[in-house]
Amino acid sequence: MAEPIRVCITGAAGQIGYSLVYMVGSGAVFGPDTPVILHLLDIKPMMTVLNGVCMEISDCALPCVRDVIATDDPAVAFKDIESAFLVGSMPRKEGMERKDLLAANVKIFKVQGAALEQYAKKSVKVLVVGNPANTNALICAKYAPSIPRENFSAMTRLDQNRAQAQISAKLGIPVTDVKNVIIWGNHSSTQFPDVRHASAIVNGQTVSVYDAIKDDAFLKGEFITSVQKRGAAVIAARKLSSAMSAAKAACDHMRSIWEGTSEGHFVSMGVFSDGSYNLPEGVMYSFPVTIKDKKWSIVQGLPIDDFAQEMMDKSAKELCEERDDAIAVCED
Ligand SMILES: NC(=O)C1=CN([C@@H]2O[C@H](COP(=O)(O)OP(=O)(O)OC[C@H]3O[C@@H](n4cnc5c(N)ncnc54)[C@H](O)[C@@H]3O)[C@@H](O)[C@H]2O)C=CC1
Ligand SMILES: O=C([O-])CC(=O)C(=O)O
Repeated sequence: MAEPIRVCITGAAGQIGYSLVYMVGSGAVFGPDTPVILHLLDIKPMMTVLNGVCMEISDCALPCVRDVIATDDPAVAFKDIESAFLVGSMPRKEGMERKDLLAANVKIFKVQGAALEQYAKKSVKVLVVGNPANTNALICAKYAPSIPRENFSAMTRLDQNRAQAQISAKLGIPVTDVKNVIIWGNHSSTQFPDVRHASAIVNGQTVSVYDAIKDDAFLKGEFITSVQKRGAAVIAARKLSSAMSAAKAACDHMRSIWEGTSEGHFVSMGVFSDGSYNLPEGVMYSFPVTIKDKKWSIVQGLPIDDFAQEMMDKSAKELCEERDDAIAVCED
């Protein structure tokens, strides 16, 4: 067996944490032959609950789990970690937008950025799940200046998975036969789920999703809005926000970083915008990326029509506003 990896999960006593600790412990992210030392962080009032989670991890008898450290101290939680899932923060309730959480959540990511700076390995890969995820990731990176900013990313993989699942259902094909669906922009209702560059295997042939579906009105209308509003639909049904699917997406995201993307495939994640596709720099924008040796590169040169550029710009505008609000909150 390989050397153990120290992996931190924040908000480990919460809903997403409950699914995520099991998935990471079962080898779904770093592989079945890589042992993990789980660093579980939550706040002091949740330590009894977290203790219960630890009992259950033990009772799962997971071969990959070498040790579990449960704590309310970021100095302990982030010590020498190589991978961080930053989940711990407040979820939204029915009727809220994710950016309504900014005032409550962004300071958590300021404090945790500073703690990562002090205690984590400089090579740590940080995935921000807590909402508003893109802007929280931006702030986290800002307060961890000695960790390369490319090591921070925000989760839009759940949106990608949702879009992929919708296309597979529409075409009546397995979800694994749909590839390269893109999520552009913010993990919010302004995101742009884009299938212009996606392909699918239909009757044994690889075809463009657009040509296979042949329904411009659906792809520019109902498809986009249903992905944009899927989180709210889950909240309306469950009275709680997505948890199992969010944990699965977080695992997919971190596994893509660890394993890289395969030839001809790309995935979407919120990363530092370098101005590609005429979008503003200095925000965490979800782009299609390929990954090699744990480093992502934005897929370049995709043809973008006027409809797409308008959608992409709208989400960029929202991200710039969120960034300015977040900086103001943090400097308060
Ligand atoms: N990016 C995405 O696709 C998704 C993001 N989310 C977001 O993930 C976050 C967590 O959601 P749930 O697990 O459902 O919430 P939850 O309320 O069930 O659990 C959150 C946990 O975080 C803990 N926590 C709060 N402040 C903390 C801090 N400073 N340090 C460590 N732990 C802290 C809480 O005590 C709680 O145990 C929310 O912000 C939610 O909106 C949820 C689904 C998808
Ligand atoms: O919608 C929410 O608040 C939780 C979330 O981010 C999602 O399910 O995509």
